[in-house]
Amino acid sequence: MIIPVKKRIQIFDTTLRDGEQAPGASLTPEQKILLAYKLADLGVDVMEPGFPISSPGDFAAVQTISRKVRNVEICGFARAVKGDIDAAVRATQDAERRRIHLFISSSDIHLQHQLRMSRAEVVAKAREMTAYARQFSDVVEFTAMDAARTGIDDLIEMIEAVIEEGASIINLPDTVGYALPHEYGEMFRRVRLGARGGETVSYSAHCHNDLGLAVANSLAAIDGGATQIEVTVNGVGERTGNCALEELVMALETRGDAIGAETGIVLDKLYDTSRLISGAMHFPIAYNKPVVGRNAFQHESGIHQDGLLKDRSTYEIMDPERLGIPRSMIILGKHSGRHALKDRAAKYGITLEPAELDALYESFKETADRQKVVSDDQLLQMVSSTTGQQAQVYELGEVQVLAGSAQRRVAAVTVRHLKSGQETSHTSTGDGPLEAIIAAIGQGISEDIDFAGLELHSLGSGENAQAEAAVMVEWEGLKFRGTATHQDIIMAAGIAYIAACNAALLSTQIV
Ligand SMILES: CC(=O)SCCNC(=O)CCNC(=O)[C@H](O)C(C)(C)COP(=O)(O)OP(=O)(O)OC[C@H]1O[C@@H](n2cnc3c(N)ncnc32)[C@H](O)[C@@H]1OP(=O)(O)O
Ligand SMILES: CC(C)C(=O)C(=O)O
Repeated sequence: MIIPVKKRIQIFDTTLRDGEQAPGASLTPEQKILLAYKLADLGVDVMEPGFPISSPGDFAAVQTISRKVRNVEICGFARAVKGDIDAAVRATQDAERRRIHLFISSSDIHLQHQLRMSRAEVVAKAREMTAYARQFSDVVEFTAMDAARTGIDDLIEMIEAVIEEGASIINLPDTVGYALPHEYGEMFRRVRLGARGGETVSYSAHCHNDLGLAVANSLAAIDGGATQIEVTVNGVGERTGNCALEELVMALETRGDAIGAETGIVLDKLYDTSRLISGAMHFPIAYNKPVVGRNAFQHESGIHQDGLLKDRSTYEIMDPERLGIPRSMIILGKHSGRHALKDRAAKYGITLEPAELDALYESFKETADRQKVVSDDQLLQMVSSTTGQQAQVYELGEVQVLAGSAQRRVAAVTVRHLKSGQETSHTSTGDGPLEAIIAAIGQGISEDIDFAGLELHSLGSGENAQAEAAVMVEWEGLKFRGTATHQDIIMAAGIAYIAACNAALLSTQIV
């Protein structure tokens, strides 16, 4: 069998430049430096860490990243202005590999209303500044800003000029997210085949997501001959953002058979990088965001859950573990069925007879009808009340937390060991009330279980909104998860912590 060779797509990451242009996403130079290391570890081929002329902080960030971050090409971004190019050249001069990325607009709209220059003037400027940048760098990428809204002959005229002056990478962006995939792919084909010297350079796509087409357009560009795609992690960027790195990479990974292209991205670092960027920019990731969203690999519907439990491929096209995403496939809610309940109970070491399962199912549906999701803690209580089987090792008893303006928060709890009937009291302090309660509960768990993380979400809004907590613990090299919902955020976290400890202890049949 002949395995066709896939085209290697260069991933050009502009999270720290175009991504950072999203209102409210600004990063400090220190944050940029830390994230640049992570992006290099992720395996991006080229990185645009900022716009050196735009501020002293951005200049310093690009300069430090150029000096310190290895195994990646660093790009200095510049308008077709000598001062911008000089700043980009200076900021990137110590990079292991560097390129200067120069841009000027090509569309009538931009020429008339923004630059207020004639086409002849703009082409002359593009030519002059490309030649200027080439004196300092062997690699010059030229961007015709708003290329997707530019007449094809005008675009070809500009691209021919900069190729003549030595630009070797031609970026044809859809600056305002206006293009349709077939139009965008065709633009690449026409420039590549129509421009003098068009086949001697490589092509890059840079798509915005105003119509939700950034990834589709990037794929169309690959079909049209582009070998570099400009992306941002989580798709952050101007307005509705750029082509999302993780979405493009997973489209190529999952449908490489049909597309015939691949990237060098280290897949199991995708999720962590996504969360890091989201945290640093304070940009939450939508639950339904492809690849890295909370719901990307979670299922609440009984029919889907049944299929997944029989074989994951029934309803999932990607493997979350390959992307570094902790698996928590089944969420229990009013759409769930018996297969999911039975499976979740089994995770806690409980075997249910058919009649017991029916009884549990009935009680479960009554509760689930009133709630967004049913937590493990609630399910285990239902198992106890409907079947008489004790499904918990520990139970949280009394809780009191003192929070306020005083420096340390104090939590006092009682923890019951259900088998022995022993109840113990514990007090602890923390910088916040959550830290205090987690520490106090930890004292009540005899086994050496490590607290490994907490996620909190609000379920609904208004007075009756509930907090959903998910706590991860580690025990004997394995990770376990417990969930809880409660109107009180502190209680939700505490109960979820106990549920996670119960999951650890019961799933290995220790008690
Ligand atoms: C599609 C994109 O993402 S493009 C990148 C957008 N990113 C940013 O703008 C972020 C960083 N920007 C900045 O810090 C500032 O805008 C700076 C430092 C670049 C420029 O600041 P200022 O000199 O005060 O100019 P200001 O931003 O108000 O206006 C932009 C000027 O650049 C001109 N300009 C815009 N693009 C280009 C270009 N590619 N080449 C040459 N000139 C350009 C505009 O016509 C305008 O010129 P004018 O003053 O003669 O009217
Ligand atoms: C200037 C280019 C690279 C850009 O950011 C855009 O067109 O959106």
